[in-house]
Amino acid sequence: MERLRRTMMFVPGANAAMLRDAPLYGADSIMFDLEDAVSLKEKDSARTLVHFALRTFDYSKSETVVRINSLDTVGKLDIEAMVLAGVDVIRLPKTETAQDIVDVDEAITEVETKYGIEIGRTKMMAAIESAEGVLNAREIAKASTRLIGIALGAEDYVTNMKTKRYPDGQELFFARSYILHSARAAGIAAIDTVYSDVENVGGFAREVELVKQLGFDGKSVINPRQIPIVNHIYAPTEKEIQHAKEVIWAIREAEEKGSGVISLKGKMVDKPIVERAERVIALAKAAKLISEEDI
Ligand SMILES: CC(=O)SCCNC(=O)CCNC(=O)[C@H](O)C(C)(C)COP(=O)(O)OP(=O)(O)OC[C@H]1O[C@@H](n2cnc3c(N)ncnc32)[C@H](O)[C@@H]1OP(=O)(O)O
Ligand SMILES: O=C([O-])CC(=O)C(=O)O
Ligand SMILES: [Mg+2]
Repeated sequence: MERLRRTMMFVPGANAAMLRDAPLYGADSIMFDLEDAVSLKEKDSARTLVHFALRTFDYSKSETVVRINSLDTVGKLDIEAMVLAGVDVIRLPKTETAQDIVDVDEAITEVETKYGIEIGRTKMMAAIESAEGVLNAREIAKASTRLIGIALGAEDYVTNMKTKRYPDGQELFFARSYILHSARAAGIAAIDTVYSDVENVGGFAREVELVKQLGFDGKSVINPRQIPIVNHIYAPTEKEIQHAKEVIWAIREAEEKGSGVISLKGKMVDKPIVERAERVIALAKAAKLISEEDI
């Protein structure tokens, strides 16, 4: 079953208390930051802190991700420390080209080789945060077999586009759509950007509704209070769960009779409809609305 990534929570790498408490909030992925949430003065200490946090605390209920610095600054040091600590995913920020991904992939391979770690164990994701990055998203998404997803970084993106973020998100429509199509064409996840106004619960919820409707797997979040809001919006309704179960029962019955298509209450059920039903069930299980054994 595909891993759910409804929430990826940024945790500033220099904040020891937040590193310790991060697993308490139930984020699907915990994303330790060594880049923009860490000042230049703290780059080395944050790297050491996150390395020891990964080796010390129990993050096993979440996927672990580290946002590294670019390779032309301290990125190589970040990669070595994080791969050695066993992080699941390295996130490259401000990805502009497929070559950026190839370079990070090679740097990871070097470290895995050096320490006898299985080549390919460390996964990657790319954040796209500029016009150049968006236009190259299609190639970026296919640049490495390590890639599990691509994400929009809208704060940097709107700065590059000489605009700002508006409540309706119109300024992000092209970037979101293109990133999403690039991810889907490559068969990897698409993660939407952060919503910085933590106090604006209504605005955040509207944005989550929008990106769910578009098809994003989930959203980067910056505060634990945003996690239950995303989980609630991504959770299927009782009616959706019941329908999904009926679809799966119906197709099982059809398959027993040697057919791939069946009619359910007058509506055709075939492969894409079954795939959607399976995702509804996975989301329902993640939201603990049904048990693992239910269906
Ligand atoms: C554009 C970009 O690059 S975005 C990505 C980089 N930015 C970040 O990583 C920022 C991450 N978020 C944060 O630092 C904080 O949430 C802030 C600064 C936005 C708000 O901080 P606060 O006002 O302290 O938030 P709040 O009062 O809701 O915190 C409640 C509790 O959650 C903890 N908490 C808040 N945010 C986080 C987080 N991201 N990770 C882990 N714990 C957190 C706080 O430490 C606090 O714990 P406590 O009750 O034990 O003291
Ligand atoms: O990746 C994100 O969502 C956060 C970020 O760096 C940006 O918005 O520039
Ligand atoms: Mg950014």
